Amino acid sequence: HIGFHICPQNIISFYRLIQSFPAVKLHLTGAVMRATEVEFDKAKEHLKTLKNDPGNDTKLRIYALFKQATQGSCSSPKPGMLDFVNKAKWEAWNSLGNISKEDARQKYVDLVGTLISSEAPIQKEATTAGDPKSSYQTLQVTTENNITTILLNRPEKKNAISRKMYEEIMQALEQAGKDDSVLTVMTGSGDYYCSGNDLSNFTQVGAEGVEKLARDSGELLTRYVSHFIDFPKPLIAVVNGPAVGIAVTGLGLFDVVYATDRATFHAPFSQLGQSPEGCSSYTFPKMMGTAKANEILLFNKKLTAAQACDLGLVTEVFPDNTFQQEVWKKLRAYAKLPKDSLRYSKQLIRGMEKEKLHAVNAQECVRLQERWLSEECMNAIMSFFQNKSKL
Ligand SMILES: CCC/C=C/C(=O)SCCNC(=O)CCNC(=O)[C@H](O)C(C)(C)COP(=O)([O-])OP(=O)([O-])OC[C@H]1O[C@@H](n2cnc3c(N)ncnc32)[C@H](O)[C@@H]1OP(=O)([O-])[O-]
Repeated sequence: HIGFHICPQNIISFYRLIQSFPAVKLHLTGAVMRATEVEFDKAKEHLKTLKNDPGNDTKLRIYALFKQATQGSCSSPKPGMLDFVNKAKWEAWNSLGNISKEDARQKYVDLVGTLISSEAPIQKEATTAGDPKSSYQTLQVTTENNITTILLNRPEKKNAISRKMYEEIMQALEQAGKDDSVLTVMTGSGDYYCSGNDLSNFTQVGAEGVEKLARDSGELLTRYVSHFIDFPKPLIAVVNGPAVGIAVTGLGLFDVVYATDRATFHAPFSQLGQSPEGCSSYTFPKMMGTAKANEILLFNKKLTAAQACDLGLVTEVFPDNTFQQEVWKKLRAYAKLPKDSLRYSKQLIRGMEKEKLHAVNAQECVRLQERWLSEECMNAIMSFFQNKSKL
């Protein structure tokens, strides 16, 4: 039995403790509450269930309290200057001075309780975002094992990107950029990764005419591509099937691209009377050389996954029957790497090119606004909807 003074801070800790350990009975005697050895053991077990790394300072504090609670005050000699880890541990333990084992035990239980309960709202948020009933209509967004996954979810339209989906992808990227996950993954539901721009976006002409539609589409596309240029942490494409148009060109802005051997990569811009976007007029020639890029961006060459990998557009190709299993195993391992180190490394690599990419994006969108008003483009879209032309 140890002293636990009822002050506002301790009352908060007390409630957190109750929330975290519903099965634990706390012994209250008047104004004094005492943590038992059973509670201490339970806290040890609960600590193992922490999902997020609490950081080095907190880990050192936990270590020190544990040592003090089990062995009493620190009496071992201070480790040498170069023994960084043991020196830091020793200093943390030594800093507790002469506090009693019981006090340390209570502080340990409090600290673990606070850590566990501070994770509760984060997990709830992630579950809500992943709930199919969440606010997204065209996506499913989930966070698990430090990975936020943005699933394009219009399988009946081969995940074609409608206006709503453009907006929702931007929203999901903004959220993923800020959340606690280490990696962000984009993938598709059903047999396609994505069939590119939803061609019906071009048929929704309002009262203000096609010029306004082209201007709005240009503005939407500029914002959309900018979200990929500026995305702050590693972004991975899990290409689960064929990819078309902007779903191919945008891959140059991902950090890693994994593809099933069933995937194909097709950017049929001239066939559609359009021109390249997603910064591909810059990233593709840079990545694969101008001669190879031109076959894809000018002459509509459809690539197999193996060809895309040889050209540097895809990082690795997996057999379709083991694709999901192999890729997710790899990603789960990557997601255990230090979050900030990954984020800053990605930003360094991207930082070299950011300005250039924004300039390319702006130019591509200006050209596309002109293309969308061209007869070549209008004929191609009419032809698709009259079922005369499929890719
Ligand atoms: C803005 C920035 C510039 C961007 C440029 C690009 O991305 S350029 C690249 C632009 N992309 C293209 O040009 C691709 C055009 N799409 C195709 O050529 C073919 O659909 C396919 C080869 C992707 C799949 O052929 P398949 O025989 O396996 O399947 P299916 O045809 O039966 O499709 C099932 C349903 O999905 C529908 N749907 C699919 N994709 C789109 C779409 N993008 N749009 C609208 N709808 C689309 C399709 O109409 C059908 O609807 P329904 O009749 O059930 O109501």
